[in-house]
Amino acid sequence: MMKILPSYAVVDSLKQHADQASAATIQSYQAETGRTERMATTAAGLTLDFSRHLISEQGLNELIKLAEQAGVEAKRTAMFAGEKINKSEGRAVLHTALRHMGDRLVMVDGEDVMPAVRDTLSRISSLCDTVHAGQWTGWSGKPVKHIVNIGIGGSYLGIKTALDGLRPYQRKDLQAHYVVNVDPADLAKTLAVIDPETTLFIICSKSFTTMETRVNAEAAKAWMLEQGMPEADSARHFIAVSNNIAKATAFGIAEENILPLWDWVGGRYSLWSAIGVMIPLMTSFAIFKRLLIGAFEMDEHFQNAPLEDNMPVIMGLLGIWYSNFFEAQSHAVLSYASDLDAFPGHLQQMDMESNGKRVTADGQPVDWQTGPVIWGGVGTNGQHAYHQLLHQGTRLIPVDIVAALESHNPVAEHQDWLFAHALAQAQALAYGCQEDQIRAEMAEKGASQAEIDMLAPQKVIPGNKPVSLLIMDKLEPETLGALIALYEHKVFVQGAIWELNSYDQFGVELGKVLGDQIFEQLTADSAVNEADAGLNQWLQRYRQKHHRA
Ligand SMILES: O=P(O)(O)OC[C@H]1O[C@](O)(CO)[C@@H](O)[C@@H]1O
Repeated sequence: MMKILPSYAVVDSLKQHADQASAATIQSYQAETGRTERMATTAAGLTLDFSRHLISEQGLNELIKLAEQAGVEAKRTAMFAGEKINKSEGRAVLHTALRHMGDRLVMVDGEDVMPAVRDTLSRISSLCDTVHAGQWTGWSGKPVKHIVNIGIGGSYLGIKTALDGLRPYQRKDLQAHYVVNVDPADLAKTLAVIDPETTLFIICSKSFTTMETRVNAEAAKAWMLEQGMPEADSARHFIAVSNNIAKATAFGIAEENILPLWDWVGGRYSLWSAIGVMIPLMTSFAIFKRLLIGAFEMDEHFQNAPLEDNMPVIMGLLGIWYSNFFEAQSHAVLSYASDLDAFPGHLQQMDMESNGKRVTADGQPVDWQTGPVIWGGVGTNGQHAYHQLLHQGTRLIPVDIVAALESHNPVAEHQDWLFAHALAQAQALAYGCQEDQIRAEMAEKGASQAEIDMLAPQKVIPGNKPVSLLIMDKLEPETLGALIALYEHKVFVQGAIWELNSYDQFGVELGKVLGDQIFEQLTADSAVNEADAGLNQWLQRYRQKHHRA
């Protein structure tokens, strides 16, 4: 049998608290004096209300000890100080430096990285000025109107999340497009709507070796040449963001058109770097700065707030409470803000690529559960789709409900309805509706006893489903930045407690290697005879379809 967690002294006591909680209800914990005030914390424009959780105040105090015993504070200090906590790759983890607004030095290998960060920000700012002034022109002298980001994973998901979240701030004179997948349909849908003479492509790839991005960038360039772009003018239509300047130049990007990032920025944490250049291009540099400021405020909170009020720490601990003590397999993030519809996708990479690990940072197999399945969507849409399972399914799925008090779009009573439903879901999940109440209501409406006996059990909503409410005044650049940074730090806290290296991703490599091999087999000129019969049948079928030998 698996252990619950690494051997921290507090685990036994936590197990006892979990056993008690299993026999209790969230409703019963509401009787604790001062629970609503104690189980809430505010930082960087976000308030976390975690009173609707299946944990007593004492249990929560024990969870805080878990963070202490796991050395979360020392590990946090090491990350912010630029220590090479990504041991397997020998790298520092410093996405926080990208949004650092103070005058602290951030040292990596004896060198302060902040001048390079600021220099890149100022290059981004000038690029935005040029494009926004209509002075960045294509081969025929027309100003840029379409910006196409070619990138995948961390070179897409965070950008899309931020830019959608900033929809009210988006420029009307520019259109954003994304080419992500190697599925030719993805490129085709963009090429169908852009005007080559007014399009700027951003080839966004930290490594500049990612197959999807390389193949799409090559096809986009070939298409531009076909459309009449003179080869000599390609610098007016293609820029790149990469840590691999040599590869980007070899592709044909002019060196002055390559914005850098560094090996201490993980792909899934890179939206704050030049990887996110699409964000200020489609809004303004000032808005991007506000996004960074919000993230910085969350960094400050994470570093300075005591553990018991520390939002990322509390969210991380509560996640561990359900994953490791209650065997919860997944965690849902439900945003009551349509502009956050891309957020779950970004969180999936951020969390699952970071903490979907089976060995510790020292390479020892773990004997406890690590990262859960992360999923989610927007409310109220989800209420008419998957919330049925949240309320009456057999699985325990803790939920975060993200909502804003105010909308950018004051249309009739829409926002009142939206917020009402965010709260209603929190209440329904936590407290449900019990059978005696349902029976009484049915009887009052004149239902027969037979009807009541048949229907009442089906109508029961057991409740006791843990919910965090994460509330902001309004979805603004600062609150959006803080929200994304909050989840980044939550992932850090959980990785620290599970003893993982949250910053490598060796699990994605095998698929890449096999993909290369199978691509060779699918496209080889001469006949292919693969020993694995299961694979061979599909190779032959595909090759026949494409008239290959
Ligand atoms: O920015 P790149 O180097 O193209 O990588 C894209 C994505 O691919 C991954 O390496 C996974 O394959 C992610 O970690 C990364 O965000």
